[in-house]
Amino acid sequence: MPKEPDFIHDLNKQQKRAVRHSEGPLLIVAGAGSGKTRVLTYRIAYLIQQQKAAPNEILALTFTNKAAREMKQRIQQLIGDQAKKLWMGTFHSVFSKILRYEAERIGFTSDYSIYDMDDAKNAIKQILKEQGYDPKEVKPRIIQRRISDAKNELIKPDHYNQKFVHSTLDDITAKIYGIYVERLKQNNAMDFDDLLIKPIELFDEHEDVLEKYQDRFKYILIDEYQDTNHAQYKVTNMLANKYKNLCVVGDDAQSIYSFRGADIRNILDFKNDYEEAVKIPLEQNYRSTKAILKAADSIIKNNSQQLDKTLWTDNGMGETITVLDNYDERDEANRVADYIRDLKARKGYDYSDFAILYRTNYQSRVFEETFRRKGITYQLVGGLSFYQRKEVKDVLAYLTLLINPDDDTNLMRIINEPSRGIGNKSLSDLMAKARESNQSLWRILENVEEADVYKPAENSVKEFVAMINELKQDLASGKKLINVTKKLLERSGYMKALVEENTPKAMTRRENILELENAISYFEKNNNNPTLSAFLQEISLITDTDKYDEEKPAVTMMTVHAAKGLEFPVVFVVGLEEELFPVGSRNNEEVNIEEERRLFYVAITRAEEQLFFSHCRSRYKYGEEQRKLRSRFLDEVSSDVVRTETGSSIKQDKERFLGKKNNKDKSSSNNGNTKVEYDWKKPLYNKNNRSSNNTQIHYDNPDEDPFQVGAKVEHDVFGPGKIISRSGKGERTKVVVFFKGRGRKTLMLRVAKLQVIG
Ligand SMILES: Nc1ncnc2c1ncn2[C@@H]1O[C@H](COP(=O)(O)OP(=O)(O)OP(=O)(O)O)[C@@H](O)[C@H]1O
Ligand SMILES: [Mg+2]
Repeated sequence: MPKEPDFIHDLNKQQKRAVRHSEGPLLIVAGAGSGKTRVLTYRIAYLIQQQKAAPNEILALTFTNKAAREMKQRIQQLIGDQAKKLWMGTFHSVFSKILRYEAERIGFTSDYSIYDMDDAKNAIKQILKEQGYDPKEVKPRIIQRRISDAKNELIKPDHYNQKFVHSTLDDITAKIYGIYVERLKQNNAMDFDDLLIKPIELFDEHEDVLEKYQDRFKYILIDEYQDTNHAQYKVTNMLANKYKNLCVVGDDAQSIYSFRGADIRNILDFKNDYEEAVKIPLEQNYRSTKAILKAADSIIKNNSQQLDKTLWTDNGMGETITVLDNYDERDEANRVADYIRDLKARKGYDYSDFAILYRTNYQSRVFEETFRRKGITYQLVGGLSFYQRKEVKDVLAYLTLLINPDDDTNLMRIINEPSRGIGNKSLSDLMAKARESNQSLWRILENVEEADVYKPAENSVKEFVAMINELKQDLASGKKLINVTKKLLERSGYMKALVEENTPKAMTRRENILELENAISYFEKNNNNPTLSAFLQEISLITDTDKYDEEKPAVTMMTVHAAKGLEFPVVFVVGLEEELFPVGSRNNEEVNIEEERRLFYVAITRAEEQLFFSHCRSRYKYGEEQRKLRSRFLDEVSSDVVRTETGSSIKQDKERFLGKKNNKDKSSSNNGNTKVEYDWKKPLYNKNNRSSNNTQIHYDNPDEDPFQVGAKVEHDVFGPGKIISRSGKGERTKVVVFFKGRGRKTLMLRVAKLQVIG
C-alpha cells in the first residue's frame, strides 16, 4: 500500500477517521461548517492515492454541478490530473449520462430530449387540451406538480389510478399522467424526474445492466444527503448493494427541500438499511465565529425534530450580530449598501466577500436598483436563466429536432416560429392525424400531401421538412455544429424576423442568440467529441446556482436555497418578516414552520465573520404599502449575540406617514383588502408584549402578566378573541387564542401584539 499522503494532516482526528475508513457503509451526520464536504473531497483523493479504486470507479453525487466542479478541482490539486476521470455531478447529470449509454434497453434512443419544467408543462397542457379540458380551469402546472410528486414517490400511473382517485383532480391527474408517460416515450423525451426514475426501471428490468454499474462504482459518495428524495435514495441503494461502500454526509438541520420530496428519513433510516454502518460525528466548526454559531444554535433548538449533535468552534467570539430595523424595502437596501461600502472601506473586504440572502427571488429587485445606483457591483444568482429564455429555447428546439425529430413538443414549439403560415387549424388537424395513427407529428409532416390540409399550409410544411432534412444531412456529413446552427438561423428566417421587428426587445433576443452561438463554439472547441446530443444534454441540466462565480469581484445576491453549502465572510439575511420569512401560506396550504426555521439556520450558518439580519416595518405589495411584523425567528435568536439598530428614516418617515394616513382616513378606508394599516399613533412595540431592541421582557411574576387563560384580548389582525390555553415560560410563553370567525391561533406572547380588553 502506498505511503499515506501528507494531505491527511489537513484534517482533524474525526475527519481523518472518516477519510481512512476503508470498506463498508459510512454515515456522517454533522452540523454546518464542520467539514462534511471537505471530508468527502479528501476521502475521494485518499481512496485513489491509496489505490483502493481507480478514479473512474468512484461515483460522487453533489447537489449542484458547481459543487461537483469545485470538488473535482480540489481533488485535482491533491492528486493531480487523474481526478478528471471521476464520475462526479448531480444525480441528474450523472444519471442522464448513464441513460444515454443504456437508452435502447428501455425503448429510447441515446439522442433522447430532456424536457425542463417548461417543456414538460407545455406537453401536459397539450394533452389537457386534447382531452377536452380547459387549461385555464385545470391548471397544467398543478397537474405537473402532482405527476412529479407521484414519480418521485415511484408511483406509476396505474397505481396512481388505484391509490389516489379520491377527487376530480385525482381522476384527471391519473388520466393525464398515463397519457403523459406514453407521450414522452413517443417523443423520445424524458423530463427531469425521469432522469432519476428511469435508471431505477432500467436496473430493475435489466439485471446485467445493474450489475455492470454495481461493478463499475466500487465507491459511492453523496453530499447533502438530507435533501435526497425517495427516488434518489432508491437508485443509490441499488447501485451500492453489491459492495456497500456507500458514504453519505448530511445535516438533518439543513433539510430544506421537503417541498420537492426530499425525505429526511433517508438519513434517519440509513442505520436500518445498513446495520453495519459506521457513524462518525464531526463536531468542530471551522467556518463561523462563536456569536454566529450561538445564533444558529438558538434558532434550531426550537425545532422539535432533531438528531442529537454537538458543534463547537475554536474561532473567536466575533462581532455582535446586527438587526437592521428598517422603514421599508428601499430603506433596507440602502442601509445594506451603506454597510457594505463601510465595511469594505474600513475593514478591507472585497465585494465578493458579501452575500445577500433572501427567501424569494423577487426581493432582489430593489437591491439591484439600489446597488446599480450606488455603483456597487453585484451578481444575481437565480431568476430566469439564460437557457430558459424564449429565443434561446426556440433555437434549442430547432437543434433538438435535428437529432430527435419525433419530439412533438419541441416541434410544436417552432413549427410556426417565425410565422410561416401554418395556421392553428392545420396544425391541430395534423396533430390529430398523428394521434390517430399513433405516429409522431414529424412522420405526418413528412407525408403531408396525404394529410389533406389547406394547400398553402401544405407547401409551407414541405419547405419546413426540406429545411430540417437538409440540416440533418449537414450534421450527418460532419459539418461543424456552429456552422449548422448559423445556417439554421438563416434558413429558418428566425434572425431575419428579429432584425425586421427592430424593437429593443428583438435586439436583446438577437444578442442572446449570438451568445448561444458563442456557447456552441466554445463547446465545440473544448470537447473531444462535441456532438449535438452531448451539447443539448449538458445545457439542459444547467441550473441557476451553476452561474455563480466565486472569483467575480461582486456582491452575491441569492435565495437561501441556492446558498446551501456555500460560505461568505459577511452575510445579510434580509426580509425577516412574518409572511415572508417564514413565508406566508399559499393556496391555504399550511406553512411548514420547522422547514422555514431550518432554512433560516442554513442562512445563518453561511456566515464566517459577520452577520446581519434585516426587516422592514412596511413593504409594498400589489402596489399598496403594507405593515409587516418582524419575523418570529428574530425573537428566537439568543439575545446576547444580537443588537438592533433602528434606521433614522423611520423617524422621518413617521411624519410623512402620519400626513398620508390622515388623508387616507378621509376616504373610505376599507376597500376589501385585508390590509394592515401602518398606524404610528399606536406604539409599534407595546410595553406589554415586546421591545424594539431585543431587551427581553420576562414575566416572572404572573400577577403582572394579564394574558391568562380566559382573558379577552385583541389582536391587530385577527381582532377580538379569548385566550383558551397557555404554555411555555418567560420569553417563550405561547397562548392559544380563539378569534371569532378566524378560529384558533397559537401566538408567541412576546411577538403577537395582543392587548387585553374588557
Ligand atoms: N480540519 C480543518 N482544518 C481547517 N479548515 C477546515 C477543516 N475542516 C473544514 N475546514 C473548513 O471549514 C469550512 C467548512 O467546511 P465544509 O464546507 O466542508 O463544511 P460542511 O460541513 O460541508 O458545511 P455545510 O453543512 O454548510 O455544507 C471550509 O472552509 C473548510 O475548508
Ligand atoms: Mg457541505
